[in-house]
Amino acid sequence: MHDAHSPSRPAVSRRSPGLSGRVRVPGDKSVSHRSLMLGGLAAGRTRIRGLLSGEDVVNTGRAMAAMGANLSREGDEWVIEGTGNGCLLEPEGPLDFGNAGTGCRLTMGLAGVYDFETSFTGDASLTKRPMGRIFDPLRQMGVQVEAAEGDRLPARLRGPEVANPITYRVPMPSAQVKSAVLLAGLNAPGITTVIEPVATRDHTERMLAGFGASLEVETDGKGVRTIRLEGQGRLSGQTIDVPADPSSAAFPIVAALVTPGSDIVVENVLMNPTRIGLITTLCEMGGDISLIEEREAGGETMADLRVRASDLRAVTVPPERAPSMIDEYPVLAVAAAFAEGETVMDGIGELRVKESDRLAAVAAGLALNGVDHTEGEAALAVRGRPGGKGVGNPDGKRVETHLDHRIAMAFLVMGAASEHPVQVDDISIIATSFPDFADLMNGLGTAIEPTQVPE
Ligand SMILES: O=C(O)C1=C[C@@H](OP(=O)(O)O)[C@@H](O)[C@H](O)C1
Ligand SMILES: C=C(OP(=O)(O)O)C(=O)O
Repeated sequence: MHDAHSPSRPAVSRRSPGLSGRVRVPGDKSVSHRSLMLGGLAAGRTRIRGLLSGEDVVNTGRAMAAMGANLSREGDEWVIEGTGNGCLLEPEGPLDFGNAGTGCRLTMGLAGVYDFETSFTGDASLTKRPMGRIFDPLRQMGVQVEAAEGDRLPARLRGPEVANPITYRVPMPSAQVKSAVLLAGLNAPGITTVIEPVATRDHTERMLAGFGASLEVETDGKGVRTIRLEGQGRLSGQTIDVPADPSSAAFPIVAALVTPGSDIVVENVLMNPTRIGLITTLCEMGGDISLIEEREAGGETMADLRVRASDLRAVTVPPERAPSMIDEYPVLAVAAAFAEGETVMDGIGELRVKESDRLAAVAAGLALNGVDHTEGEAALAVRGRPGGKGVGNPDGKRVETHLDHRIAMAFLVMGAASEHPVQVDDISIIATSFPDFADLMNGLGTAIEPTQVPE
């Protein structure tokens, strides 16, 4: 288990002769967090199959248990006895969310408006991330906030006796902010309205409706979404099947596309339209990805994806696509490193406030591994080297991952198709979202191995 005191675990990824086989990546992280939260809040029993067992989600489960939910495991299923609507209990100690922005921010909304005190903390990455984006609407709802300088963690929230339902226009494209306000609205009398100028992942809206909340979503001609939620309604326990996470599937998909000779199937991938920007982009680049067995279950679409090695061409990614692939830019930059021409990604300033400053971390990793690129304030251009000639680091220098799982996984994928090995300084953080990443990838044919920490 990774924690703040875990020693770093460096690793190397060497050129692969090609990936083959079928895999199922872990359950979707966004859906997993939300199913624990709503299951923990609802009246009655929720059963969850396919829940991600990554540390981010484990921390959400612990937080819900600290507020009165009863979680247990029955075979492959997680079973939650919810506290019942409006009945969360005051946690005895601080809620530690480790590395998880989503778990922390959504729980601040869910629990912060209760008439009790909740304290939030996290690891060295999470305590650097901006929390004002959640505190601002919560303050409007009547929550008192005491936080570290710059509205960061650790923070203490105390809700009012009765929370104000608000109308809130989300100032940045963020599903976490939208969701935090909606979850807070569950405990406010009357209608809470969230206006979302740019659509982001809609799992909170879908799942709230599935648990029986009274909620309406309207989209105008310009794509602006207005979500109205009636607070203090009744949520009842549900059965949830969590599909495979498209943000995790992205790693074997890109590895197969860039490594000659590859032919793989990634099973049961969530194909929610607010999450498939990377697949669209890779197809535009000439990636051979076919959807087999597209199907519907639990209000979501899933498909098995067959992916074959392809000669990729550079594209310009439209900025309005960013929310539907926000976590996939690091691995897209790796795909671009093997594509013919210059791939341009713009409108990606939000990458600077993820687990690391992902624009800076990706640019530094590309530089270390011989890939020509330009980093802008909110943009990245990558000039590819088809065939991977000259890519990698012959001196064994390590990419700095800055407690960021996606940086670690993206550069390990790069090593599968590069001329020289690619090394990263720490793979322990990958357990936050994709336990067993290296084993799953090596089962397909990559060569990812631990290396020694120098004395
Ligand atoms: O709502 C969610 O589940 C998430 C929203 C996104 O964050 P932002 O809302 O900060 O863009 C994404 O980066 C994160 O991995 C998961
Ligand atoms: C940004 C991410 O997660 P979070 O914000 O939940 O830490 C991610 O998983 O890429």
